[in-house]
Amino acid sequence: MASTSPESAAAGETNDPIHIRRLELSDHERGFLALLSQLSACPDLTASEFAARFAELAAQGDDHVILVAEDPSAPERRILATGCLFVERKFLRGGGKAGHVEDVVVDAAARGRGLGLRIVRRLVEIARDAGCYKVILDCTPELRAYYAKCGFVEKGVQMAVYF
Ligand SMILES: CC(=O)SCCNC(=O)CCNC(=O)[C@H](O)C(C)(C)COP(=O)(O)OP(=O)(O)OC[C@H]1O[C@@H](n2cnc3c(N)ncnc32)[C@H](O)[C@@H]1OP(=O)(O)O
Repeated sequence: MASTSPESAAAGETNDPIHIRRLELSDHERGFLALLSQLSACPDLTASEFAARFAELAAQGDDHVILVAEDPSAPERRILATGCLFVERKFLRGGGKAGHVEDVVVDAAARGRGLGLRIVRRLVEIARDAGCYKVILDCTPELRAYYAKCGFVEKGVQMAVYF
C-alpha cells in the first residue's frame, strides 16, 4: 500500500545502501511505472491518474502493500525493484487471510544482487505478521528456482481467463 512509513530494516541489512520501503506518491517521478514495464505492459499514467490509483490502494491499508527498493544516494533516486502483497480476507479457515504476491520486478541493471530475494522475503514477512495462513503467487516455469530460493514450494496449477 501506499504510505510514507518506511519498512524497518531486517537484521543484517542495516548497512546496505539499498533501502526497501513502501511506495510513495513521489515514486511516479522516480521511474516506478517504467520499472513495472519491464514485467508487463505499463503505459505511463498522468500525475493525477497515478495519484488516484495511489489513493485507492492507500485506502486498503495494510491489505495492499507495495514495496520498492531505492538507493537514497543515487541521482534521482530511481526505483530499483518492487513487489506487491495483497491480503485476501476469507470466510474459510475461520475468517482466515491469504497473501498474494504480485508484480515482482527488479531493474535489469540491478538484477543478480539479491534485491528480488529481499523484496519477496519482506513481503512474506509482512503476510506472516498480518496473520495470513499462506502466501501464493503465479509465475513462469523459468522462475521456479528463484521462488524456491524465496521459500516457495510448487503447489497446484495456475489457471487464467484474460480479457
Ligand atoms: C509473482 C510475480 O510477479 S512473477 C514475475 C517475476 N518478475 C519477472 O519475471 C520480471 C523480470 N525478472 C526480474 O525482475 C528478476 O530477474 C527477478 C525478480 C526474477 C529476480 O530478481 P533478482 O534481484 O535478479 O534476483 P536475486 O539476485 O535476488 O536472486 C536470488 C536468487 O535467485 C536466483 N535467481 C534469480 N533469478 C533467477 C531465475 N530467473 N532463475 C533461476 N534462479 C534465479 C539467483 O541466482 C539467486 O540465487 P543465489 O542466492 O543462490 O545466488
